Amino acid sequence: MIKLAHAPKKGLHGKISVPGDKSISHRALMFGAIATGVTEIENFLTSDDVLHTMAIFQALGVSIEQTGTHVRVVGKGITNFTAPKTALDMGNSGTSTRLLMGLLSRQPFDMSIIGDSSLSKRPMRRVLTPLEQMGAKINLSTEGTLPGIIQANNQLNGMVYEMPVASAQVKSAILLAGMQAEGETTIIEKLPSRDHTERMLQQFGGKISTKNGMITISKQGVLKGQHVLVPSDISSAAFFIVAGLITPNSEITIEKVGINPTRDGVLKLLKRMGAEIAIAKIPTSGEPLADITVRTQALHGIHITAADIPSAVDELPIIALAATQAVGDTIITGAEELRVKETDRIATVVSELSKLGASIEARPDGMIIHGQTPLATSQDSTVLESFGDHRIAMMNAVAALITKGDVTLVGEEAMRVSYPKFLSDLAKVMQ
Ligand SMILES: O=C(O)C1=C[C@@H](OP(=O)(O)O)[C@@H](O)[C@H](O)C1
Ligand SMILES: C=C(OP(=O)(O)O)C(=O)O
Repeated sequence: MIKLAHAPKKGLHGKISVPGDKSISHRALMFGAIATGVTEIENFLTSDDVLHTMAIFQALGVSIEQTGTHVRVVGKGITNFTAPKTALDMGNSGTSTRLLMGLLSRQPFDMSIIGDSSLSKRPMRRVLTPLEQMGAKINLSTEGTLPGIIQANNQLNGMVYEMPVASAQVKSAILLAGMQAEGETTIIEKLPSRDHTERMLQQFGGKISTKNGMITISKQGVLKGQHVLVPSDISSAAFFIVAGLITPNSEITIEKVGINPTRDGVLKLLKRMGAEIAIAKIPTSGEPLADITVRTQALHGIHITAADIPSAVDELPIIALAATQAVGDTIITGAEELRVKETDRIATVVSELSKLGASIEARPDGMIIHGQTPLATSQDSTVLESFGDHRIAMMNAVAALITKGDVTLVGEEAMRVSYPKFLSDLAKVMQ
């Protein structure tokens, strides 16, 4: 529990570097482990979710050394893992669970997979169903959740799969199985989801093709260890971007943020809301990077629809907070995926922001946020809960910046999942 005093008097100022991208850090470990030779990872995210992925590969016999944000993986090749002695613990991480169900679906031994109480409620049948079609043998609970067992299996077959949900985790699970399958695997995506798996496979020397929403992969040859520079995480940067826009008298720059076009929805949506965001691109051979500068600005409400969701899915809680300050209503539809994240993020966004006087209605597939509501607390200190969800914990902390009256955060330790030092980094730009 932590008590936050209200609004910084002189706003937010300065430059900030947020930690490495969570999605890319997971994938760098995975490709490093299945490649041959050494992979060096720079600006690696040392958060709970990614550390669970790391511990899993160590349990499979992969040598991984971490010194701060630098990681060295000695690749084993995908056929040389050793049987783990205990269950593989996915912690709170949907990405670890779903991607590893695909990646580990052709191993010569059984593996138990477990997760924390939030993860054990999240739907895994969305990966189980396509992986079973390919020949994987995986047991889950009757509800299609963890705990489960990835059974020993020596045969996977390619297939054509039309994605029923826009999900990079489902797509990646199928690709990571497809690269070990006989024959071709083709995935048809109605809406593009983040493409970090496809990009990283190519960086490691693999072959994959993407054309008109069809992604095709075949059995891969030997992948070679690489040097991976992880961009700073746009999902973490989003909390500072919105904080800079809505906190009076602010101007901040977030440095070297990943602006992959399948991830930059938060920038596009905030621009549609009227924000001027300066994006200074930084030349690089890997994932695109930019310094992002924002200052306090008036925003207006917009309609966010299904096509907008995949590239901004984790940023919708903080966009909802921005919308409470915008002129007019913001309507979010087609976002039912929010209901199956670490919490039901439609319910938790509405419950926590409503405690501060925001006017938000939950809808089955989104929210209606009525704008221009000053956030205030009538009590001495309003208690905002994270419900164990890191993104809700950080949204609450940013809301406290513009709340009249004190806010007490409960469950703020959930930030460890993606951004352990969020509160101290936020304090650095507060004046
Ligand atoms: O592939 C990934 O790294 C992720 C994909 C998204 O999940 P879905 O694929 O379930 O939408 C996102 O919410 C998650 O934080 C990370
Ligand atoms: C949904 C998230 O992650 P995951 O699915 O990996 O738990 C997130 O980081 O907001």
